Amino acid sequence: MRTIQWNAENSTVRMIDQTLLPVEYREIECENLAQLCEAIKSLRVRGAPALAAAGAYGIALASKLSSANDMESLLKDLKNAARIILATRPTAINLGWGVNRVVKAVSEAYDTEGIRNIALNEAQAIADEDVQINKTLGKHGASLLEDGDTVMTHCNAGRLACVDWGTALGVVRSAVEQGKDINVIACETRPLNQGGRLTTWELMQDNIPVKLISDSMSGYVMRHELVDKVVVGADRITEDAVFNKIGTYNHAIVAMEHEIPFYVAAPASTFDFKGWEGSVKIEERDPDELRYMQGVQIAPEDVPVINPAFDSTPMEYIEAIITEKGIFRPPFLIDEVRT
Ligand SMILES: CSC[C@@H](O)[C@@H](O)C(=O)COP(=O)(O)O
Repeated sequence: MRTIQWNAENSTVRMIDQTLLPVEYREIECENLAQLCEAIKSLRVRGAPALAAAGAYGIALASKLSSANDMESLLKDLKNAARIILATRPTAINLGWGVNRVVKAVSEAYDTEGIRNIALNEAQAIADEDVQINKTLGKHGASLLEDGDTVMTHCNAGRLACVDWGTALGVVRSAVEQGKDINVIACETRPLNQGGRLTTWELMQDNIPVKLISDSMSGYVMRHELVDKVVVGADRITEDAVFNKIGTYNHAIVAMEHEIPFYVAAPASTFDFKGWEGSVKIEERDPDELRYMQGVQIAPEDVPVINPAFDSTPMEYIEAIITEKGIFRPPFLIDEVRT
């Protein structure tokens, strides 16, 4: 099962509900845009490349559900759907990339049927390409891993964060596929524990050795030489910084202190060719994510909270960025990735 896919039988978007893992594996179906947006906001589907597919399928879904029977009204409905989807999560650029690619593709259509067909075909292409891109990226990245390496990672940049295979964990999977013996240390990734819940689960499914640590232990494991390389994913890459799950920056600083290479693995669709560190909106999430854990209160009910979903790591901390187009080492010009 892909993380997210189109169900042609009933024209719905089918996905693995990642909020339930690892306790329960359940696939859910989004029948309309409101359900899809709720799934994105509540992280039933999450991870930058998976969000590109979610956004793209969202436009396809909106085109199927729209009752418009002239091109102008249908395109207006799709633009409206795009606006609603884009408002769900502001930081991962891939969401907008997926939405905009479908909106742009449908402008080539000659009639309403053409719009609906193109929307779905383009969304399917985005999903299919994601798998191939991650495999190519994975092969490039695997050349940086040596037999016997222990790789530390943060959040979940695995197949659950993509349509399949993964970016950071795709690099690990490709290295394992080449016969290398790779161990993974997964940082739990508070507050929503994507590392503890998802990275561990998917690596254990594949029999790739993984050990879980809390985020506050990353200094310990690096100082005690238990980590050879750090590989993380990204939600947005500007010329000067990499945006990824909150806590990534801390790991990058410690890695540099201990001369441990810090790699970022991300498809070209994660690059923000116009933005700079200061221009990116960081998603601020519900304070209750810190006050409660699985419904259990773990802090005073009304304590004020700071809860950014992402942080930015300046380029000087990054040894290399692994993409499907090859490996880029800072200082690099972001335009090199575009071409
Ligand atoms: C290949 S996924 C890369 C990033 O999207 C991932 O590391 C991350 O930060 C995901 O955050 P999330 O809030 O779970 O969507």
